[in-house]
Amino acid sequence: MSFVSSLHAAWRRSNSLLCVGLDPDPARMPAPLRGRADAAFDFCRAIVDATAGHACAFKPQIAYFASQRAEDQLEALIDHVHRRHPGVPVILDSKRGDIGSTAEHYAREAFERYRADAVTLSPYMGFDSIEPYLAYPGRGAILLCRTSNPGGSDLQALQVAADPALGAPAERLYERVARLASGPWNRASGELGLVVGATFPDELRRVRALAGTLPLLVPGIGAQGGDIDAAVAAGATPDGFGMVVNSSRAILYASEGEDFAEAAAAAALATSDALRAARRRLPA
Ligand SMILES: O=C(O)c1cc(=O)[nH]c(=O)n1[C@@H]1O[C@H](COP(=O)(O)O)[C@@H](O)[C@H]1O
Repeated sequence: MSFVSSLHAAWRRSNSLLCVGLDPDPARMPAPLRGRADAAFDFCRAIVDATAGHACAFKPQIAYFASQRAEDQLEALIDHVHRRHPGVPVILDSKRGDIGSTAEHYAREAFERYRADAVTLSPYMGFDSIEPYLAYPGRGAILLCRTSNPGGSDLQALQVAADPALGAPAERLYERVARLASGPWNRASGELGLVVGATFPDELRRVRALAGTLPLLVPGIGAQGGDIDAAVAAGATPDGFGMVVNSSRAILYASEGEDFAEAAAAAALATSDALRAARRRLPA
């Protein structure tokens, strides 16, 4: 099954667009876990088990584990998701990007070591830096397109020249990324997606117009303040899916006390409810 087909199955099964981001920050660990050697794993496992019923995907961010020398805990966490919550895709957020020979090792890291279903990548080294990931059938590569941070405009909004061979007009760099990902780069059809921040609904609408039904990973709601209604109106596909809308801190740190998992479940339910309500408001 292609990565996009597994996402479709997850959207339908969960009836949710919510992706729970797993960013375990030692400085924000709930009191009962603080200082424990396996805190990152124990914390994320509790969050995963509490929120899986409200989520279409999980997105662990590799830096939070690597900076704590907790890569083994990330491996164990992804294994836990696969065993206890089969069918919920895991998107490894590592934003890699390198020449092909090195990218082969990053792809092995993501798909063989961590057994992620998809990985986030920076597209700015071009197609040969993406290609090694496409050698893994059924696994996805999600390319940074229009990121949620204010500085994303520094490069992604730059005007690039027309490309007659591609049939592309002069356009913004993020538009070119969307055009390439939905066209010539999507060789193993059904394996590419794009990252577009909820903080930029106008650009999200533009990417959706360019990228057809390509899945969009949409961070920026919750702690970054993106508007759920505006994001869903701009980014959903006609079937009301098409988006994996990530929230990390607003769910993970809903409470720093003993009740952290229950509080995360409540925050995940409220967010997935808000996303469903936004889908109901889409024009028929
Ligand atoms: O690729 C990402 O996931 C990503 C892209 C982007 O444009 N903006 C963005 O915030 N992210 C990630 O999404 C998560 C957002 O976290 P919260 O702001 O706490 O919901 C973090 O793990 C970021 O690294």
